[in-house]
Parts: sequence; structure tokens; C-alpha cells
Amino acid sequence: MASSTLFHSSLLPSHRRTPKPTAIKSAAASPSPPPSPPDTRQHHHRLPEENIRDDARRQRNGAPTLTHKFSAKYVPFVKSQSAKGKAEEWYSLDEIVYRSRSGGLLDVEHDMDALRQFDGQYWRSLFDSRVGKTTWPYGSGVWSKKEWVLPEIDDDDIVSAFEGNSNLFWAERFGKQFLGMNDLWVKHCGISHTGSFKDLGMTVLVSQVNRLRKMNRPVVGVGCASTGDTSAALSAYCAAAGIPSIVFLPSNKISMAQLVQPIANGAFVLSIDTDFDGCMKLIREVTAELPIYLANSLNSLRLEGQKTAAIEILQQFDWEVPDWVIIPGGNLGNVYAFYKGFKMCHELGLVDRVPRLVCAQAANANPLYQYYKSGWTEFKPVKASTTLASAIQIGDPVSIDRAVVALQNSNGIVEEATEEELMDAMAQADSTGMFICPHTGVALTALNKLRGSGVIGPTDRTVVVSTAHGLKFTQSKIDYHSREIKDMECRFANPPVGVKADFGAVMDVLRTYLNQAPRK
Ligand SMILES: Cc1ncc(COP(=O)(O)O)c(C=O)c1O
Ligand SMILES: N[C@@H](CCOP(=O)(O)O)C(=O)O
Repeated sequence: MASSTLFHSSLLPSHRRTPKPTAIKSAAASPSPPPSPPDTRQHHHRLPEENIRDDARRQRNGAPTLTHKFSAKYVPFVKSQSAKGKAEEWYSLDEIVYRSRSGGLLDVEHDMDALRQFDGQYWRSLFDSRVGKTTWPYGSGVWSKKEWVLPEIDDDDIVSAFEGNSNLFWAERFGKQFLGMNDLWVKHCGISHTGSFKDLGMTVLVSQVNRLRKMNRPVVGVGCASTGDTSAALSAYCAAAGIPSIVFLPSNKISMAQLVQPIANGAFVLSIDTDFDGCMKLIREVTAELPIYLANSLNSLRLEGQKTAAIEILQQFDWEVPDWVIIPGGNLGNVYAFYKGFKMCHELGLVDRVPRLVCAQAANANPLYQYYKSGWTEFKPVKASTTLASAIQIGDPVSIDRAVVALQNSNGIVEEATEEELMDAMAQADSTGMFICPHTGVALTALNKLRGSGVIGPTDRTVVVSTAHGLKFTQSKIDYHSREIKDMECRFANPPVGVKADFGAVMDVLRTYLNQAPRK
């Protein structure tokens, strides 16, 4: 599935458009510029054996020495952001560590003072200058923000499929017809190399593993537990770099399209007779014993890549902040990644606020929703029941604390969707030209409910994050359109009509159809 970049600013109401930034902060005010993108125009006489990495290397060698250094490190994740101070406990990103001394989560902390030496206009212009190029590694939507992601990694160590730069789709008809909205957008993170947003995080994690292996650190392979998308991304990026990957999958709980991805990419696939939470427990135990690097979002490196989708949304709106961003949640790393991306843009002066976040869960796997409804008083993991949104069938999310920070600091909301609601929402969206996954159906249901209650207004600029490609979940669509889902009316089913190979019979069904078909 090819990634595409569509900037729809010309479609926006004119009051929503802002002029493109032109100048960067004056040299006198800045100590020294961060790396700017290589000018590939000088290098169209590439030797036959050379490639884009060579172009980038040559460009670096000719560049003036940079006195300015950006850096990042692991620090313990703190729930109360106001309690954030100078962390006494920290780790280099070259260490293999997933938990703080007290057993809590870690976070990647950037040297914000160094980044702050450059103003928001500078960063906006730098990021904008890299969009749509093939320059290594900036052709990737993730690595086009390299200074904010993994500033210290050598470009040669990066493993990238030029992920990101995904389409921000103006859902004109869906918004108008089903929600009475005129400014609804769908960020298609699933139109990506392996068909989900996981590519954004995996390029970062596998690149860092590549670096660690070159440094002779003990990493024999990379492993994850998965509901199908993390495993697909992990196996593809590892295969590209020649690194062994090991995936733990709950048997019979992921789609066929997802299962075949790691198999085809040469991963060592374990199909385990448990659910995702059981696989997650096992991979944590295994990675504590063996030199297998943990690739789930418990590993905070992943979120550094995933946060770039938030930055990209702002960029695609010419750095205007949408009112709402709605994200389906399972293991709950992504909602925090979005928050982090928005917060960095705010703190570094690219935008003036963060949008309100909504996290949407399947009612059959809703521990965050229940926690939210309790007024954040009591978190209880649940036993997740079967849901057609199978990638978020998770009852004990590892990033629960991160999600709470993201929601509390963005005046956020948590919503839930029943099986019927999420499938109907998916079918309605598909009927307007999309082809979304059931998880995006969960997010659209949340939007529907918040529109219904008036919390989201008709003109609010709203972005729904679509997390995976619909082609990964065709069986659920087939079952819906065949009305073969137990206890579900399948109101918007559109089954094919069987007809004899006979002109009269074909004409009869066409006449009936044309008499009933809605006219525009
Ligand atoms: C397609 C899809 N959507 C949404 C999610 C939820 O993301 P997170 O686990 O970061 O909450 C996942 C994975 O969990 C997923 O694979
Ligand atoms: N949906 C995920 C579940 C695991 O999430 P992760 O972000 O912690 O890796 C998957 O596809 O496996």
C-alpha cells in the first residue's frame, strides 16, 4: 500500500488558511543552525553503484560542522506533569531498559532548552521544507522530524520505508450526511507500508536496534506481543534490516491478513493459546530473560515515532490547531504519543494550544472508559471480550498512566462503542468512499455520540485518526454485508445480488434497483 501525501489546504474555508511561513529566525539570534535538509539538486550525477544513502552521506561530509547538539534520554514517566523537574534517574537511549527503578514506565525526554534555541517559525519551515522529498532519511514523515525524534542516531543506521506523510482526508460527504459537520477530517495512518500506524513507531525502534547491534550490544532479535499490527510492522522493518523478529500472537484472534504479514516477512511466529494480555505478560517475562529487545509500546522509543502523526496533522492544516482529535485506544500508547506530539509543538512555539483529545474504546474491552467514568478514582483491568475491533481487544493496557496524563492535560474525553455501533459506523463511512477498519468505526461512533450530545459542534474542526487499513479486516466487512453477525441487524448491509446470465433477468434487477436508488 503506497503512502501518499495530500495537503488539502486549498479545500479549506479561507478563514482557516494561514500563509506559509517564509523567514526563519535570524542567524544572530540562533547559536547555530540544526541540520538542514541536503540539497539533492546538486547530486543528480550519481554514480551507478551509489544510492540515496550515499547522497546523504556526501552531503553531510560537505556540511559545516555543527556546534549545536540535540539529545534525548530515558527518564521515569511522571503522572503529575507539574512535578516534572530535573530527573535524577535517567538512562542513555543506548541502554536496554524499559522500566524505571521503581518499576514504572519510562519516557523519552528531549533537551528542550537546546530545541528552544530555535523559534517555532524555524521548526515549521524546516519541517515543511522536507515534505514530499526522497532525500534520505527526510522522505519519511517520521525522520523529517528527526531532531525531535532520535536526534543522535546516524542517518546510516536508520531503517525506514518512508512511512508517515499519510493522507489527511476531508470527509466531506460523511460529515455532512451523517453528522451535520462541515470540517471533518480522517487522518489515514493505516495507508502505510504495513497498513497501520505502527510503522511510525517501528521505524524508530528498529533503527535504534540496528544501532545497538552495530555497537555490539547484546540484541539477538526483537520481539513483541501483538493483536496483529505491531507484529506486522516489527517483522517488516526487521526483515528490511536483516534482524531476527519473534512475534507472540493470540491464536485465532487476529485477521488472516494480519497473520500472514509476519509469516511472509520471515518472523518466528508463535501462535499462543491465550489472549493479547496473556501474550504481553509472556513477552515481558521472556525479554527479561533473553537478549530479545522488546518492541511493544511499553518501550517508550515507539511513541517518539508515533507522535509525528500529531505534528503532521498540524502541518497539514498549515499549523492551525484542530478543535478535536479522536483516537481509538487499546494498549493506550498512541493517545499519549499524539498528546506528546501536540504538546511539543505547543511548547516549542509552533502552535498556540493543544487540541482536545477523545480516546474511543470498544465496549467489550473498555478499561479506560470505566476508569474515566469512575472520575479517575479506580483503575481495574478487565478481561477483554471478543470484539470485531480485534486489534484493541486489550483488557490490561500497559500505557494506562500515559493515557490518563494525555486526557487530563487536553481536557479530554473517553467514549465507547458497542459492536453494532462500531460496525454500523464503519459501514456508513465506507458507503461514502472510505474503506476503514473497525477501530476507526469505534472512533467514528465516539464522534457520533459527542455530536449527538452537542459536545462537538457542527463547525468544530475534528480529526478522526484511522489506525489501520480496511483491507486488513475484510472478513468483518464480509460478515456484516452478508448479515452473518450474530445478534446484529447489519442495517447498512449491501449484499451482492445473484442473477441469472440472462438479459431479461439482468434488466429486471436493474429496473428495480434504479427505481429505488436515491437520486442526488
Ligand atoms: C488498528 C489499531 N487501532 C488502534 C490501536 C490502539 O492503539 P494503542 O494500543 O496505542 O492504544 C491498535 C493497537 O493497539 C491497533 O492495532
Ligand atoms: N494493537 C496492537 C497491540 C499492541 O500494542 P503496542 O502498541 O503496545 O505494540 C498490535 O497490533 O499488536
